[in-house]
Amino acid sequence: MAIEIKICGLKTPETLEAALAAGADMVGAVFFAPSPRHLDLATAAALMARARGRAQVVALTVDADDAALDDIVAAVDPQALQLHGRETAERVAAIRARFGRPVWKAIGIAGREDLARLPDYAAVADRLLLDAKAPKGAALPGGNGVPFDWNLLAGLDLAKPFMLSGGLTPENVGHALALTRARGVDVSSGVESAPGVKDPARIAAFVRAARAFETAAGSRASALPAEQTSLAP
Ligand SMILES: O=C(O)c1ccccc1N[C@@H]1O[C@H](COP(=O)(O)O)[C@@H](O)[C@H]1O
Repeated sequence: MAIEIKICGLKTPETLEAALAAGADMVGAVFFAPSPRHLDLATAAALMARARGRAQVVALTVDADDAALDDIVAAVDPQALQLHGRETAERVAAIRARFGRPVWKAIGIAGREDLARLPDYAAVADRLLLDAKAPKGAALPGGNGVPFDWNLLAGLDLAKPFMLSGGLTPENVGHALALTRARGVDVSSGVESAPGVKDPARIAAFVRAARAFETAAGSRASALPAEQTSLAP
């Protein structure tokens, strides 16, 4: 089972190159002014141009209106839009229709009750990103470096692939993948030395750890009889 790895909140050519050299599948640019990872359009366009053809470019927004999304799409031409605010399922569908490109919806998870919201979003988004709910009083709806109880996802059966985020690190990503069977992982704080400052060594360690899980899961699958080799989701 191939694991998709996204490194989010990249701000400099050096750290972007570190993510690409490590083998990240996706790189994310944050468009949310309160975030220490926020980029202006011109900086994001120049930075993400370096990733074109080497990884998928994902634009992260929070409750952005159509005009803001128009500007981001025109400047950066992202391969996916990651909606990380309080967007309703109807708004997700409208954005998908307007821009004709994949839309990911991040959903904050704190307890079992939050899982009830997933089917409505799975029906309209191209993929779900299951993140920790922001702590009370946090300035950001994501990117807080806190995990949630991954056991909540055991046995989760969604019609869409999901990625996991929230408090992932090089140290815990293998365990998180083993528990949740997520198709991909998204990390920001866990590969930083300070808020908004990415650490190339931690980026490389994160990708290595996720790939090590992938390799181990692949070996376990190939040791099974052919009819048992599907590790779906
Ligand atoms: O990274 C940010 O600054 C950010 C701001 C607003 C919404 C989401 C943000 N990041 C996303 O949050 C999750 C978890 O991040 P972390 O690894 O716990 O720091 C991840 O999907 C980021 O893309």
